[in-house]
Amino acid sequence: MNKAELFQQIKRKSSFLCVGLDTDPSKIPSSLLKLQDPIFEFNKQIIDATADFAVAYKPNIAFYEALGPKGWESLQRTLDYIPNDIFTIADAKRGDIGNTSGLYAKAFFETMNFDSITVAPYMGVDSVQPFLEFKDKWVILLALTSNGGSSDFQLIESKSGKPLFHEVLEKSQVWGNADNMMYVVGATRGELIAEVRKIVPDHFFLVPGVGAQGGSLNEVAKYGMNASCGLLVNSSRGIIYAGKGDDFAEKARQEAEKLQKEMAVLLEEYCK
Ligand SMILES: O=c1ccn([C@@H]2O[C@H](COP(=O)(O)O)[C@@H](O)[C@H]2O)c(=O)[nH]1
Repeated sequence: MNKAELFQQIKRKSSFLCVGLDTDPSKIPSSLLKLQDPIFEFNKQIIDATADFAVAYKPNIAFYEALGPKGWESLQRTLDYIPNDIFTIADAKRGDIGNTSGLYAKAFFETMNFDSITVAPYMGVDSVQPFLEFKDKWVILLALTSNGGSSDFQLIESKSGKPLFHEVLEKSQVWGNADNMMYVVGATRGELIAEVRKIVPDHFFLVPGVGAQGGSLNEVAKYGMNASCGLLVNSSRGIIYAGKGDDFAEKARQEAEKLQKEMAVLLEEYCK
């Protein structure tokens, strides 16, 4: 999916919501467990319930690969079920020496046909470039993550005197561009989001951390939005586990709609 198509979705739905499919067999209703593919059945109902409000879905690959071959099958079925006009993100956090990255790219972009993949920048340009060679696909580079441990490396001062995440943003801008690269920026980072936006004014941010991690949607919009929105805000547990029983899909729909309504107001306020 290209940028124009993504913008179109955001405009049409007045939403920049990404629903995270972090589907854990220990958290899904027991009534689904007797079915042949409980993970897919759960995802299918979540997708049916939230597709009116979501512009992206983000399966976190760990939840699927932990289940072995069956997990990969559930993932493929889920991906095939997501409507074509909704952006898909493989949250896989890959990146390795060039030939290996090339095969990760082939796995997620060709074999599985995701629109985008999260990539760790730590191994540098030759570990990221193979992903960028795929047309109309996106690299979502980890820049400033939402977890507490992000300060271990991302916030330390580099040789230039700037925090390491600044270096990542500045260097990587010449690897790709705002049409094939986005950045992960955690909703929990408050005003630092504004620093990121200053360095990369035009790129989309994928923003995890709203919902279960306590990040504020209003702050994300205030510091991170640009004139054409430029945000995909993810919530996983806050939506998919909003209900614990057989009403999980209805509860997920309510939660997604609530976020979409807040997003519609923020879009009006910040990107006319
Ligand atoms: O900095 C990061 C990068 C990725 N994630 C992922 O996003 C979701 C968040 O899930 P919630 O349940 O909404 O907290 C999850 O898949 C993480 O692995 C992140 O949280 N922070």
